[in-house]
Amino acid sequence: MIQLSEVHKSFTVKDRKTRLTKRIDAVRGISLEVRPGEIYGLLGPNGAGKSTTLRMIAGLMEPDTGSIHVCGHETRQKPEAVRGCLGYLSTDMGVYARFTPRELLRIFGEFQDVDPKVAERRGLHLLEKLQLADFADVKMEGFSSGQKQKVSIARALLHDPKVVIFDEPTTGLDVLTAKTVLDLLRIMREEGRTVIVSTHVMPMVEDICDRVGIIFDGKLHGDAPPRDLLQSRHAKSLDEVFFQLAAESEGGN
Ligand SMILES: Nc1ncnc2c1ncn2[C@@H]1O[C@H](COP(=O)(O)OP(=O)(O)OP(=O)(O)O)[C@@H](O)[C@H]1O
Repeated sequence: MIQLSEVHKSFTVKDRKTRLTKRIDAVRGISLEVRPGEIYGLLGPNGAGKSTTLRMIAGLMEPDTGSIHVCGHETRQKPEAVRGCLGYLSTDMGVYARFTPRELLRIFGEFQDVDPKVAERRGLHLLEKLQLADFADVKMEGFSSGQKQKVSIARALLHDPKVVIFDEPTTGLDVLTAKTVLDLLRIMREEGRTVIVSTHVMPMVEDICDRVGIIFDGKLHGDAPPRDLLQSRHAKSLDEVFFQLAAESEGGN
C-alpha cells in the first residue's frame, strides 16, 4: 500500500546567468493511495513532478510537508523498512558493463541481504520472464538499451518487493520489449503487489492501469480509472484529457 497525504516539495535553484535564486514548486499538495493488486499510472508532461513524487515515495528524497506511508511505514521515520519493501526502477539506473546480469544480480542480492541461493534462483526466474535468460552470463558491455532496461528491472525486483515503483519503464523500448515489461507489470498485479508507474505513453496507461492520476505543475488531476476519466471529461482518449488540462493550466496562468 502507498499513501500520500498533502505532499509538498520545492527546490531552490540559482539562475546561472543572473545568479538570482528562485523556488521551484515541484510537487504541490499531492494526495493519493495505491492499493495491493492495483496498477496506478502517473501521467504528466516533462517537469510536471512525476519523478520527484516517485523519489519521495521511494524514500530517496524527503517531502517538505505532508506524509508518505509505504507498507505502513512513514518514509521519513522508517526509510530502511520502506526501501526493503519496495522495488524502484529509476530513469537513470545504470548497469555495470563489465559484469554479466548474473554477477550484477548477485551483488545486488548481497546489498539487499537476500540469501545468495534465493537471489540466484529469483534472478534467473526474472531474467526468464523478461526473456533475457540466454544472456545471463554475457558481459553487458554490448547490451542494447532494452536489454539493459530488463536487467535494471530484474535488479529492482530481486528482493521480492511488495511495492513496485517504475519511473518511465518503457521509454526508449521497442514495442516487443515494451510488451514484455507490461506483461511483467500485469503479473505483479496478479501477485497482489502495489504498482505505481510513471509514463508519457498514453496507450500504455489505457491498456494496463487500473487508475490514473495526471500531474500538471505539481498538482494531481483526475485520479480515476481511465474510462471514468474519459467519461467525466467527454474525451475520446487520454491524449485529449491531457490537452484539455494543458489548456486549462495555461488559462489559469
Ligand atoms: N534536485 C533538483 N533540484 C532542482 N530542481 C529539481 C530537482 N529535481 C527536480 N527538479 C525540478 O522540479 C520540477 C519537477 O521535476 P520532475 O523531474 O519531478 O518532473 P517529471 O514530471 O519527472 O519530468 P520528466 O517527465 O521530464 O522526467 C522540474 O522543474 C525540475 O527541474
